Amino acid sequence: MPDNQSVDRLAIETVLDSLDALVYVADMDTHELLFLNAYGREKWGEPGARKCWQVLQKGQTGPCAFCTNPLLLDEEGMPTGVYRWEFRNTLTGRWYQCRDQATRWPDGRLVRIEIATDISDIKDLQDQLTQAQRQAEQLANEDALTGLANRRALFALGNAALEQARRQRHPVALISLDADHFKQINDRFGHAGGDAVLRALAGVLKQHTRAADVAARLGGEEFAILLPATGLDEARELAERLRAKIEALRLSHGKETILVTCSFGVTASQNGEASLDLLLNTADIATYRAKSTGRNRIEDQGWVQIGS
Ligand SMILES: Nc1nc2c(ncn2[C@@H]2O[C@H](COP(=O)(O)OP(=O)(O)OP(=O)(O)O)[C@@H](O)[C@H]2O)c(=O)[nH]1
Repeated sequence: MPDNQSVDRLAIETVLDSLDALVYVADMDTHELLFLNAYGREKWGEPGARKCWQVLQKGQTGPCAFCTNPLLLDEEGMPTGVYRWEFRNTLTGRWYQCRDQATRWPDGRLVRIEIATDISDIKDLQDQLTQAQRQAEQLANEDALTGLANRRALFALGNAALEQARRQRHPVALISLDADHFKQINDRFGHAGGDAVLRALAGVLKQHTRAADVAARLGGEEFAILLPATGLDEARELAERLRAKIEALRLSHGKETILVTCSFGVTASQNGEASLDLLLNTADIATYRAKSTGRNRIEDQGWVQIGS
């Protein structure tokens, strides 16, 4: 007949073995594993006379660098209470929420008790949500076809750039560009051919703009580039470079080669005092003039005059 103490111990172990969580006890000094419940034995194997880091972790040659023992005792070596943390186990690769605590074992030595619950499914869900959120943010600000900023992002980034220009009294320039006879490109090479042209145009813009510039696709075959700390002459020079690069593009489409040109409008604002709407409208007027005077050219609308 087992004595009362043994019955109590067996009863407690039966309860611990029925838990759907890891429970283990390790000597805080020697790291010897004193108890591992059935969940732990099933996932990590029989402990034998091994130490916690030998049983529960992979490739350890000594106590783990992430061992929470130092956090469980105060300066006098007294238990500080419960410490909760999340950890990805090096053997199972699964995420656990751990509840660690130092306490006195019946024989008087200090032990650490850890109860660890598998939270991998929750973590996966969290990761998926974070990724979906990131994608949604990207979709909200990026033109899906070209990867350039969309109109919404141009306004958000552009207004911030204009505000900074006002504070720092820098000029801001804007170039607008519109592909010439794009309908004919679509008609001749199909929508896929037209899309390839739009992506190639975006590639030229990305390649020839600085990190601080905002190159955006406003819709259809219409683009704009906002250039912080840039005056009219510099913007015009950049537009000329872009015009020449675009004219020189040779896009293979099956057995054919697609050629494309763009018409450009340029304007700028002293000290960023014009609104983005005004800059865009002013550049559009210049682009329209470039279209009506032969296309594949740049028209300059000068500095935006406020209040004129
Ligand atoms: N492939 C493709 N075509 C588009 C897209 N968005 C708009 N378009 C086409 O772009 C063409 C624009 O044509 P128009 O506005 O007449 O201008 P255009 O032919 O470029 O003539 P100009 O601007 O006067 O030189 C239309 O045929 C639209 O269907 C798109 O995302 N992909």
